[in-house]
Amino acid sequence: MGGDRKEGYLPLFETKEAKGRIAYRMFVISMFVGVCLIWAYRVTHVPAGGIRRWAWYGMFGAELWFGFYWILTQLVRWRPVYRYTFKERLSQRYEDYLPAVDIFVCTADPTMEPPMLVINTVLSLIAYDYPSDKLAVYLSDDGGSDLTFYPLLEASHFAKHWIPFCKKFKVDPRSPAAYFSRASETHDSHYIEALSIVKKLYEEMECRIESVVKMGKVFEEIGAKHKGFYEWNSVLNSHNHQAILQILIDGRDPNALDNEGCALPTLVYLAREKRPQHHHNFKAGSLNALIRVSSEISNGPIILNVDCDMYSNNAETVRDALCFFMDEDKGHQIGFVQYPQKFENITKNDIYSNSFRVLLKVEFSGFDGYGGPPYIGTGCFFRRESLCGKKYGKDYKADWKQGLKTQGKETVEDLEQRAKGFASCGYELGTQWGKEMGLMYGTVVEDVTTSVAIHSKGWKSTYFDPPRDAFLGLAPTTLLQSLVQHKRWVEGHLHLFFSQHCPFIRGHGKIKFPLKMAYCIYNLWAINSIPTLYYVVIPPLCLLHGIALFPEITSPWFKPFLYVIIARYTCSLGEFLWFGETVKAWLNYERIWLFRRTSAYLFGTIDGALNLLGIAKSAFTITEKVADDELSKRYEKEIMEFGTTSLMFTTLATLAMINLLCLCGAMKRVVMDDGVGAVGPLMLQFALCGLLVMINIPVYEGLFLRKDKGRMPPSLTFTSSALAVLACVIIIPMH
Ligand SMILES: O=c1ccn([C@@H]2O[C@H](COP(=O)(O)OP(=O)(O)O[C@H]3O[C@H](CO)[C@@H](O)[C@H](O)[C@H]3O)[C@@H](O)[C@H]2O)c(=O)[nH]1
Ligand SMILES: [Mn+2]
Repeated sequence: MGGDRKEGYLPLFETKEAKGRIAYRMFVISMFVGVCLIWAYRVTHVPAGGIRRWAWYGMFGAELWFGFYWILTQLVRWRPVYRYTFKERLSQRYEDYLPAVDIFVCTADPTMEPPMLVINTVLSLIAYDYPSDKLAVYLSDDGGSDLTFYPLLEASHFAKHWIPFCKKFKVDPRSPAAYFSRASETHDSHYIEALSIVKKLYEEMECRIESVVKMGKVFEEIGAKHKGFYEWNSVLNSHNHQAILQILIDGRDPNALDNEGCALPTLVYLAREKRPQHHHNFKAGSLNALIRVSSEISNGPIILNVDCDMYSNNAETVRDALCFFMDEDKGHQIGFVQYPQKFENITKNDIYSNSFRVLLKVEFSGFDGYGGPPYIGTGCFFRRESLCGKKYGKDYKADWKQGLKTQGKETVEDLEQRAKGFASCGYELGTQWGKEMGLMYGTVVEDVTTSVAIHSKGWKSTYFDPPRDAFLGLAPTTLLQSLVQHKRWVEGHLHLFFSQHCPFIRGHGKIKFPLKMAYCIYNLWAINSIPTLYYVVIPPLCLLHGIALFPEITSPWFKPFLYVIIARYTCSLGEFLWFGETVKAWLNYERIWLFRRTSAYLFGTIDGALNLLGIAKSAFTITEKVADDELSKRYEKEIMEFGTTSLMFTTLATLAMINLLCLCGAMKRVVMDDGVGAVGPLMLQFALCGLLVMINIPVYEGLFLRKDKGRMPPSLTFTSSALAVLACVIIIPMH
């Protein structure tokens, strides 16, 4: 080490390459040979004519895509790296010079994102194990609601008890709700006493907040207690109001102390100005307002962004992140540090496969080997400069002292008044905000689009997955919510790929080729819908009508198919088991993968195309973060939730019915007419169709067997059956 390191310091972080790569690469090559043989088979065996010929071309197209997409996913598996930090070294060298850190939390709707959830997140962050005078927490409220402002005001009082309690007893997690729900019994009497006091205060606060939330308005006697509430006299609704900025705790104020006399972090409430005639650009707009407002108030050189449901689960996270930014040798070029998105509410077998645990572990570590993972909207630390659109240059040097000077003698009211101007609708007109600066506009995946922009300015990023999870959030708890979320993502990614932000256009000379390819894995998610749809409809229909599309079981060409199928699934199962998941979780993953591709991705492709053609505009549909009791119970029991009508469900149910009908019909034909000899050429189609029927079992249950509220609505049973019958007979005239 030492020799080539500047200033002879020991590094603050280290990077290790994954082991066993040689064996893995050999395997990938063997699989590649198999894929090529499949392609060769399709090219050399084109049927003479008729419908079979067209079906054949389609199969070839689908297999070309699958092969290409598989190559993309293998590129990120080629050279994964893992990071480790040395926080003691950071403390030894920099404890007195730590930079100021600004934390941004976004919320948008007090009913979908309950205020108690939001303030628990805020409290967990404000209590970080970090010098209080260097922390500032900002809550952006796109709901512009006093039902969020009031809880935050309450939280600012409760913080005076909560922060010293956390620091004294080194508790973790520092979200009160999460901590109380799992606090351990074994501690001294001091602790027990302190715990019961702080818990009582919390419960009283919760009670007050819940009663206000239930009423749907802030009581007059509360409203009189803080000047901030007067602002709501002129709020028309959440889409039409002036900017509201309230500094609830002013870190510069020498009297802002906790109940043990220590300084408190700054706490700010912001609802940016909204007017119907101005597009607000969703979360990107609110983050950009926060970037500007915070630069007037605390101006920390490091910015952390989290969603309102992502509480801190690890009090040392800021220090971990700083090990990357402050490393004397490799730190300068790091524009952001992304933590994995982890969830608190994932059931044992992760029925909707929302956790992304394996995907993040495998693919993001692979991104990291090529220059860094994308920003995924939450759990990400930025260098302020990289977020503000500054280019990285060789002579760049961070100014860690920025934001630490105490700003003049301006009163808090004057400061609020001045900073508010940066959150007005008109501020961005004619500026580069949303184009070159801050979060990017015109997309529903502002996060990934912004990371392409940052990477293309020469910055790198780092992926860090600490042993103790840094943040925990809430994953969707119904199938539809999960599909809607995915639809937003794939649509946004597709749009990104065909926009000027495409990594192949923007990243010239700055983003390495493999990283561009890695971005494509997600950018092209949506496209998978088309070949998948083809594969789950055409081979089963052809099976029904006795049209063979795969090699016969005795043919040598059967082997590459068999090998690729087995290798592909063994490998994916292996990844799951390697990272400690259950076999059932893997099965759920494969099922959801199919469901997503044939519904969410399909509609994402359609809407993405309409958006590109300028016919429709995409909107950011917020993910629900509350569920009623009955629904939660089914989720806990891992029973798939349908319950409403939706075009996505109609599609899923129709496809499931087609496969069921085709399988039954084909079996009947083999048994009654053609005899077992007819199975040979149709073997793989039987297997595929049988597999699809097995995967769809929860759909059949929802259609025909279940009686609970989460079943498929009866109207859907009818429509999907009718459509499936239609599909099965319609092909006959063409035959
Ligand atoms: O107009 C809006 C819409 C959303 N949000 C906030 O954005 C966050 C993310 O919204 P959510 O509905 O929970 O999104 P997810 O489905 O979890 O979306 C993921 O993907 C998004 C991009 O599509 C990212 O922005 C998110 O950070 C990431 O968690 C939440 O805190 C919202 O309050 C706003 O501030 N303003
Ligand atoms: Mn979310």
